[in-house]
Formats: sequence, C-alpha cells, structure tokens
Amino acid sequence: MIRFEQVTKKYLTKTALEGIDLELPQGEIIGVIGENGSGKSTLLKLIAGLVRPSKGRVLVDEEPSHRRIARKVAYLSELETYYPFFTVQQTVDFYETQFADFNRERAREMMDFMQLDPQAKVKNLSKGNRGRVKLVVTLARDAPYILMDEPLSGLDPIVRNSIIKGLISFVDLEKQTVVITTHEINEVEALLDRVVAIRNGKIVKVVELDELRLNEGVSLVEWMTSIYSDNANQSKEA
Ligand SMILES: Nc1ncnc2c1ncn2[C@@H]1O[C@H](COP(=O)(O)OP(=O)(O)OP(=O)(O)O)[C@@H](O)[C@H]1O
Repeated sequence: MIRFEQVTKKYLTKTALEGIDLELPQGEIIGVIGENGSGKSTLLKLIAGLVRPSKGRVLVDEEPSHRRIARKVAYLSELETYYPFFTVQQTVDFYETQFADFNRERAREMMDFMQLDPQAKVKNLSKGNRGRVKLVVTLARDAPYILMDEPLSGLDPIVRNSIIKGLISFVDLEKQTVVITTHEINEVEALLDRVVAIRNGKIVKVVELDELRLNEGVSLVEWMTSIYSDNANQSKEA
C-alpha cells in the first residue's frame, strides 16, 4: 500500500503538490492524470523516494519511501537514462548488476516480444525502440511497485500499443502494483483500475474505473472533461 499523509512538495518557491492525502491499494494499475505541470511526475518521484516531501509523509508498505527505493520500486523515468554506446543486451546486463530482483529470463522474453535486437546499439535505435528498452528494463524487475512516468509520450500508435500489451503481459498483479502517469487517456483506459486526477498540485478526484463504467456509464475522457470543468468553475466562483 502506498500512502500520502498531508504531503506538500515545494521546489524552491514553486509548490508542485499541496496537502495530498491519498491511499493506493496493492494489485492495481493506477493512472495519474492531469494537465502539464499539475504535479504528476512529482507524485511519482515522491513514491520512488527520488524527492522528499517538504511537509507530510509518503509511506510505501508503512515505511517512508526514500528508505526503500532500490528494493521496492522500479521506476521508469520520463528521461532517457541509459548509455547510448551500449547494445540492448549490455543495457539489460547492466541493469541486472544494479538490481537484485532483476529477472533475466523475463527480460529475454520481453526483448523477443518487443522484437528488439539484443545486439543493436541503443544510440542507433528509433525512439519507439528506446521506449521499448525502457519498458524491458523496468518490467524485468520483480519489484512490488512499478512506477512509469509517461511511458507512451511521443511514441507512435503502434509502439504505444506494443508497450500497453507488454504491460498487460509482463506485470503480475498478484504481486505487483503499477502507477502510471499519462496524457494518453483513451489508450490506457482499458488497463486502469483506478484514476487519480490532479490539478494545480491538488487532487481533484480519485475514481475506480469499474464504478465509472457501471454506475456512471461514462468514459474516462468524459469523466475527466466533466470534473475539470466543474473544478474550473468552482475556482472561478471562489
Ligand atoms: N526540479 C524542479 N525545480 C523547480 N520546479 C520544478 C521542478 N520539478 C518540477 N517543477 C515544477 O513543479 C510543477 C509540477 O511539475 P511536475 O513535473 O510534477 O508536473 P507534471 O504534471 O508531471 O507535468 P508534465 O505533464 O508536463 O510532465 C511544475 O510547475 C514544474 O515546473
């Protein structure tokens, strides 16, 4: 379980998140959505222990997240963080040396599934294939929490589809929880169990997708459009 208790995160003078109270249960795929600059990446970095709260606590399985980053959390960064001169296989080998929970067999299966050439140099890969490599080294870990910051951003529909299929095929929700930030709402909707909507550093709403589908009969995009316009109206009235 991931828990935020009254979390505020400031970068110098900029407040990225404010007064966040949130519980994310295990065994789900959770989407974090919101406009540019709303605080999605900061939320993920706080869970990963890459940044610390200015106020409040972020607990991963009841422990402050910064103490457990390497063991508990596999984090897919928005940035490209591998060595361009390595081959795909050397990249996988490097990650294996860094993480005790790295599953070499799963990495091999994923490379096959994604049709990645293990001998290709990372610097020569297309952007889409570099996105696939990021997915391989993240999902090859048996970490209980998988955090993915914009894994679909800037990729074409075919690559996005293969990354989504990779997620479905290689994540074990009996043992793993996935938190994913994205703007590609239509494409991930079918994957998600729960959505956290953020605006200007605050949580607007959290919803279970089953509830949305069954009780409200609206798509995620329709829901999102309605809550963001309600919220904008409330802000104007305030
Ligand atoms: N290291 C930093 N130093 C200063 N300000 C920062 C830093 N990181 C983020 N911010 C600011 O905090 C706010 C939230 O940023 P964050 O990256 O969490 O948003 P986001 O929702 O992930 O945005 P995007 O969708 O554009 O990736 C933004 O105003 C951003 O400019």
